[in-house]
Amino acid sequence: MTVLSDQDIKKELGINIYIYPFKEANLKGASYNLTASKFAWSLKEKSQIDTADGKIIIPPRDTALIETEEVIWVSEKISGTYHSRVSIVSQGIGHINTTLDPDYLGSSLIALHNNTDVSIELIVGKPFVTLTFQYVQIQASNTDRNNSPGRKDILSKLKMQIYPDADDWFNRSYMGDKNLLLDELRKCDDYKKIQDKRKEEEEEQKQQEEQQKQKKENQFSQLKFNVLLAVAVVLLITPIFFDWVSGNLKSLSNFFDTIFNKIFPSLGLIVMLIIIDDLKEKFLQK
Ligand SMILES: O=c1ccn([C@H]2C[C@H](O)[C@@H](COP(=O)(O)OP(=O)(O)OP(=O)(O)O)O2)c(=O)[nH]1
Repeated sequence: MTVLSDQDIKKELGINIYIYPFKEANLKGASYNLTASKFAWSLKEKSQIDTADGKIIIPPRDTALIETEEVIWVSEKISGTYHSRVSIVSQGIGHINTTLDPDYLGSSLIALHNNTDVSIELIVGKPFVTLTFQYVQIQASNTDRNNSPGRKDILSKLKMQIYPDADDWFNRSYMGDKNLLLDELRKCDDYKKIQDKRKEEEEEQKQQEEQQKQKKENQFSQLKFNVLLAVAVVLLITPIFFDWVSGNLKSLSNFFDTIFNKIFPSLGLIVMLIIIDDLKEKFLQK
């Protein structure tokens, strides 16, 4: 089990992890902070908490069920765990220790219990729970496609009163369609920045590969030139050497005979070989 770092999460964003809305400020060293939406319910009252003033008040000894603003999807290769934030539990809120299953799609319903005798206030839009991601060893086969997005099934089971604005919120098209969720993620400025950086890195990598290829080609051309030069020298010297040894180079005309009849054909052959080789390379490049 490997916990994903911020770099890993960025790498997987838009591939194995979708988070919408995505804000880089909520990305921590090895986790992502989820923020409170304006939709919350009181377990005791069985009713939606009034958050019109931008606050979620959790009454003493009550449990609030709060929807995260973020809608997420993770593939079969990823699971996760929800954790408390110390700034929240230190006020007397109970710990969060729940799991995100592979292939879950939707917002998250987070239960916060107020263990104190006073009301505790959360701010809508502020981070209130942390999600860590892990790679699973072998792709999961038992995935989470049965739970309804945002765990509306739990709210229904608990007979919570759900107002029409919350209903509309649950019914947003991308809550139940990961392709539409990806479309939304692509509109996020912070995700666009990540994509731009990815493109830059890909371009850099391509350039490096091109330079490496060019370097290898140059090295090969140099080697080819050296080999051909060595062959040419051997072909030039050999007839002169043998004619000299056998005494055929006695006169100047014999010397020119050797050049015209033995060396020039050899040189011609080499030039032809070079031309054929170049033509072959040009043909292969096409
Ligand atoms: O605090 C949490 C934890 C999980 N989830 C989502 C993501 C997860 O993939 C899904 C199922 O989580 P879990 O297995 O804990 O839910 P359950 O309802 O207890 O079990 P089951 O999946 O068998 O329905 O619910 C939440 O919304 N809130």
